[in-house]
Amino acid sequence: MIDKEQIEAVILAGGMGRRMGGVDKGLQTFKNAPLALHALLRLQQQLDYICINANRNLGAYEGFGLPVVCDRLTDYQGPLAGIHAAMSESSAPFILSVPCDVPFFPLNLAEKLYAPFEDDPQLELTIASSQGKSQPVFMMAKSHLLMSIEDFLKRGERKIDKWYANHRHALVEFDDPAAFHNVNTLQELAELEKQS
Ligand SMILES: Nc1nc2c(ncn2[C@@H]2O[C@H](COP(=O)(O)OP(=O)(O)OP(=O)(O)O)[C@@H](O)[C@H]2O)c(=O)[nH]1
Repeated sequence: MIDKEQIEAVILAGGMGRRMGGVDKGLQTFKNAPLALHALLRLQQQLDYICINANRNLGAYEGFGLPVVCDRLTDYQGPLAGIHAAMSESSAPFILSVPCDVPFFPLNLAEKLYAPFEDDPQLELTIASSQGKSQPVFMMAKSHLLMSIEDFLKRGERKIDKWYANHRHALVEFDDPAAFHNVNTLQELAELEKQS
C-alpha cells in the first residue's frame, strides 16, 4: 500500500525548452491549460505533496498554488538538477519526479514506483519503463541520494541513466507506451492537441 505521507512529487519545468525555441515549456498551452498544470492534475489524483521545479516565470508557477523550487546548481544541468532542488527543500523520504511535457502519464505511476520499496528495503530508486525502454525522468528516489546527485553534477556529469546505474535500482514496466509520449516542439504540441 502506498504511504502518501512518505512521498513528495516534483514537476520538472526547469528546462530551457530549446527545441521549442526557448519558451518555457511548462507554460505552453495544451487543451486550454498550461502543460505543467496537466501534470499537476494527474499527480493530485495520486499524491498529497507536490511542488514545481522552475527557473523562470516563477510568478506564473506560484499561481498554481504549490511551492516552487529553483535549481540550486546553475547552468541548466538537466533534470537531475531539478530533482536535486526538490530533495534539498523537501523533508519527505521519497521524491517522485515527473517532467512537465508528458501530459498523459500513468495515473498509477506513484503506486507502481513505490511498490518495489516495500519488498526490498535496500532499494534506492525506481524508474518507469515502457516497452523495455527506461523513462528516467519518471523516477522515485530515496532522498538520501541528494549528496550523490550533487557530487555527480559537480563533476560535470548530467545524464540520469549514468547516475542511477551507480545505485540499487529497479525498472518498473508500464503497459501503455502512449502514456509516456512527450512533447519537444511546438509542432508536436499542436499535433498532439489535434489527435487527442
Ligand atoms: N530543473 C531542471 N529541469 C530541467 C533541466 N533541463 C531539462 N529539465 C526538465 O527535464 C524534463 C525533460 O527535459 P528535456 O526535454 O530534456 O529538456 P527541455 O529543456 O525541456 O527541452 P530542450 O531544451 O528542447 O531539450 C523537462 O521536464 C524539463 O523541464 C534543467 O537544467 N533543470
